[in-house]
Amino acid sequence: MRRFKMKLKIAVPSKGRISDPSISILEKAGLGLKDNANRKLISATFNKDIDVMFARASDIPKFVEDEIVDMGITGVDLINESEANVKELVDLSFGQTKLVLASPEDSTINSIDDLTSDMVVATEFPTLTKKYLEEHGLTSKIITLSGSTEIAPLIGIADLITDLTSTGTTLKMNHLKIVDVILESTIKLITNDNSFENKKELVEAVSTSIKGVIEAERKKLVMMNVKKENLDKVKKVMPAMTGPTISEVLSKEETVAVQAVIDEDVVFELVNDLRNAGAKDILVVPIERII
Ligand SMILES: Nc1ncnc2c1ncn2[C@@H]1O[C@H](COP(=O)(O)OP(=O)(O)OP(=O)(O)O)[C@@H](O)[C@H]1O
Ligand SMILES: O=P(O)(O)OC[C@H]1O[C@H](OP(=O)(O)OP(=O)(O)O)[C@H](O)[C@@H]1O
Ligand SMILES: [Mg+2]
Repeated sequence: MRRFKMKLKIAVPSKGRISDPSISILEKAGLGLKDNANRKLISATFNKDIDVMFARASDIPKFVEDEIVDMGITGVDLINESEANVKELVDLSFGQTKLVLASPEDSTINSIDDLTSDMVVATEFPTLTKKYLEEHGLTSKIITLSGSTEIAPLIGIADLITDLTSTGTTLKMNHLKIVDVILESTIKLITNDNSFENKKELVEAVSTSIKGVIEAERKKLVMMNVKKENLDKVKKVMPAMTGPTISEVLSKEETVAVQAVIDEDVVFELVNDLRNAGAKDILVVPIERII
């Protein structure tokens, strides 16, 4: 029997808002695409054992569950809507959004208790919406749309909607108010039980690298020169992850080079404190991965 070499396939959204950030995370994780340019459906990556398959974000949960691919990147909303049995490995910390129930601003529907089963709800998420309504004892009619759901009450085809919201702009523009939050969603790296068990090494290598990218996105490398007489003062203001690392500057005996990994949200204040403590030539550098 012919034996195939073990390969790992990752499904990535082919279009829409989560496509580019997903590809960018893979690139930073060392899995840059070799032939993305000509819209191929499958692309090799810089790791010869790992390929990427492009698919609609909504199809990815099923593709992962059915083992068509080993891993995938998609939203919690789509995973739950598809009811696919998948394993969530890493929260990719983008695509934060909420699935909400919303009603017209001027309607008297302000909470789930105001809903009745003769009301019509329009949505792109019929499964999650049906489940949510049933949990509240409602059998309201559901109209499934494939986009621009917010228009439904305005044109009179539904009393309410369920849809995603993040900034709230689309709801506001369409004179809708939030009645309830059904689900909070972010983008996840997922796998199936079989790939997790039988391709453990590759699956873990991918998730470790991607975790490293997410971790690094919240950090910066801060480097500076410090006169030895100021070193204690500088060390005091440095909240380093490990370290800081201090090394001699060969050309200037009285100066040392100091570097440390710092949380992004303290960098602004820290740079000022470092300057006041006597640090010079301060560099703040992005980090690609922390493993
Ligand atoms: N407004 C939003 N803010 C943040 N994340 C969102 C928002 N809308 C959608 N998402 C997330 O991105 C995923 C994909 O949505 P997106 O609308 O980009 O893709 P799509 O619906 O496949 O494309 P399109 O809307 O162009 O048909 C959603 O399932 C959700 O997880
Ligand atoms: O709260 P906001 O920041 O305004 O974002 C919410 C909008 O974003 C998504 O729409 P998308 O742009 O994907 O269009 P679609 O409805 O055609 O899918 C979602 O379906 C909302 O309509
Ligand atoms: Mg959309």
